[in-house]
Amino acid sequence: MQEIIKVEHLTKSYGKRIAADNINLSVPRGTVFGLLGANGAGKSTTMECILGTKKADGGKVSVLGMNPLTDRRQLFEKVGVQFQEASYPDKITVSELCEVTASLYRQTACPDELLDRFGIGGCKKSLVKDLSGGQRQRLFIVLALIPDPEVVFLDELTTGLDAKARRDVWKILFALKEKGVTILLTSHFMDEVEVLCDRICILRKGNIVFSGTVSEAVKNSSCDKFEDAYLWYAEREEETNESF
Ligand SMILES: Nc1ncnc2c1ncn2[C@@H]1O[C@H](COP(=O)(O)OP(=O)(O)OP(=O)(O)O)[C@@H](O)[C@H]1O
Repeated sequence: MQEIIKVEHLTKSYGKRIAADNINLSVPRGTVFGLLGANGAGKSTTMECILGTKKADGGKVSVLGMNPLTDRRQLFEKVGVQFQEASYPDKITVSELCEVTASLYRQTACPDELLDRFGIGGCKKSLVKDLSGGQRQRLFIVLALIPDPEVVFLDELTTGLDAKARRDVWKILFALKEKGVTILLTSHFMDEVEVLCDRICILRKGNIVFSGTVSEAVKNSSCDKFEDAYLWYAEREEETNESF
């Protein structure tokens, strides 16, 4: 199976704080990979170093066989990105933001179709700033899919969405996966991770403390449920400290 994302010995520090410490991971085509960990564990930093929007201090990253720092323009056409926060002009409408985004790429998916699939087709004329949190979140996923990407990066995918909208997003991701799209996501919802992710890695203070499938995570822990197992890996040290 073709490796779409490969990360070897990635490190990144902010001053003395090590945010990513010797990260190794590999994501085959058409699979969903979950980057997990508590707040501040290093997920966004790792994702941004993979994308080349942050420069790593050390290590090697390849996406679709390209170097995200030196092949930025070529990669840009094939990669969709949804960040936790995005900036946009104050007076821009949903359809204008979609048009502006589409104009950045040579080939695109149909923005109107995407807006309909995500249940926000009726908001095309609304100002982005007037959308509800959940509608805005859906719009940012739509923007990530406008380049009709081969790889999608989704940071905190369904934060702010209601239960129905989360399920709808899951269905869309399954359809993308069927098409061979590769997805790297971060999420704080373990039910979502269980449903969507083929493989995961759990970060704690910038280090990978588990790498494998959800069922391997449960099997190798002392827990029966994945959410408990996740907490066991992600929070173990803190719990030990608290008991002192
Ligand atoms: N620009 C920055 N300057 C200094 N420190 C930073 C910067 N960005 C992140 N950090 C620190 O690096 C560590 C990792 O942060 P990062 O945002 O990658 O974590 P995260 O796992 O994505 O967290 P969250 O779940 O809260 O989004 C944290 O301790 C954070 O405070």
